[in-house]
Amino acid sequence: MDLQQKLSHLFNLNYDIVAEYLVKRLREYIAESGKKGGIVGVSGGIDSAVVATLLSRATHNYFFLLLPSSSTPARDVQDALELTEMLGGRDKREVVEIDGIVREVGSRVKSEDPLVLGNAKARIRMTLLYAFAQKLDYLVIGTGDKSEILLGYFTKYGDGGVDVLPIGDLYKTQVRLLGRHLGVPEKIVTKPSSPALWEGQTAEGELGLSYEVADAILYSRFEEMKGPEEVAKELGVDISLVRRVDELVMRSQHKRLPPEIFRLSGRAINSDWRYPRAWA
Ligand SMILES: Nc1ncnc2c1ncn2[C@@H]1O[C@H](COP(=O)(O)OP(=O)(O)OC[C@H]2O[C@@H]([n+]3cccc(C(=O)O)c3)[C@H](O)[C@@H]2O)[C@@H](O)[C@H]1O
Ligand SMILES: Nc1ncnc2c1ncn2[C@@H]1O[C@H](COP(=O)(O)OP(=O)(O)OP(=O)(O)O)[C@@H](O)[C@H]1O
Ligand SMILES: [Mg+2]
Repeated sequence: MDLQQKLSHLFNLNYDIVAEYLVKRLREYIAESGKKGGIVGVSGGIDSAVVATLLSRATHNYFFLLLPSSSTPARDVQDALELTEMLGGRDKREVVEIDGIVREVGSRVKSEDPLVLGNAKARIRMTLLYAFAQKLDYLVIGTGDKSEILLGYFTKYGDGGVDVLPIGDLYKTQVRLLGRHLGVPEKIVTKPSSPALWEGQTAEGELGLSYEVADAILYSRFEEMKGPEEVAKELGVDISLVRRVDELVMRSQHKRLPPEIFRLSGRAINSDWRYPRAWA
């Protein structure tokens, strides 16, 4: 199977059923949490557009927060405004510009490093989302997809700091197809992914590979469990690319797990221990 065949194999889901299932799970998850609804940060990119659409179908109690900064392209703000208007109207959203808070943090940290300030931006957004969520008695609905989560391409406790990840089992390429299926405007479906944490940043530029290649490699390595040489040969990509993807997955393990507790007794209370339901 070459790259294109692998991708069509990957893409080949029944998106009607996927959409119906995710909407149902989101509705159930919110109900079981005891919270009234859900809030999502809407950036103008595909992941948040898909999650916002699913959320608006799962419950009437949804809220969209637009949190632009100076590095957010004007077109993204416009697309996020249009999308949220289409989904819920102006009374279901708010725009909070974050540059003032970013400047404040930057002046205390005394760093010009775009990564330091960029990750701070993602954590400032998380802080605002949680504050609004608590005010409304809502959950924070996350937008991470399987590609970003596996590659560790998210800010720990920033956009990674959420209550639930409805599209976390869909690769980026699949999220785009689901978006098209859900009626997300085509300009968002085809827009290149970007965290927009600094000017000109693109996901594929920073990662050094396209999401299509990344998804095919991830699928072959971690779902089909094929060896690196076999994957490189099958997809017609350089072995160094496969090894790079492996390295990204390995190095980001800490982002996908709760912080390690150094055990003094039998179990770690944040991972392999649950409050026994029978006692409730
Ligand atoms: N082994 C280990 N065990 C426990 N913790 C460990 C650790 N290694 C690092 N850490 C901690 O993790 C921190 C590094 O992680 P983090 O702060 O996330 O920072 P980092 O992974 O360096 O940067 C985040 C990356 O995600 C990208 N991003 C961010 C936000 C959104 C999106 C998007 O796609 O929209 C993408 C961003 O462009 C950048 O490339 C370290 O400073 C350290 O505190
Ligand atoms: N300007 C913003 N306003 C509101 N939320 C934002 C903003 N920028 C980022 N976020 C939040 O952080 C999440 C992570 O950003 P990310 O760029 O990965 O997602 P996206 O823009 O929805 O899709 P893509 O990955 O294709 O760019 C967003 O989905 C959104 O929830
Ligand atoms: Mg984006």
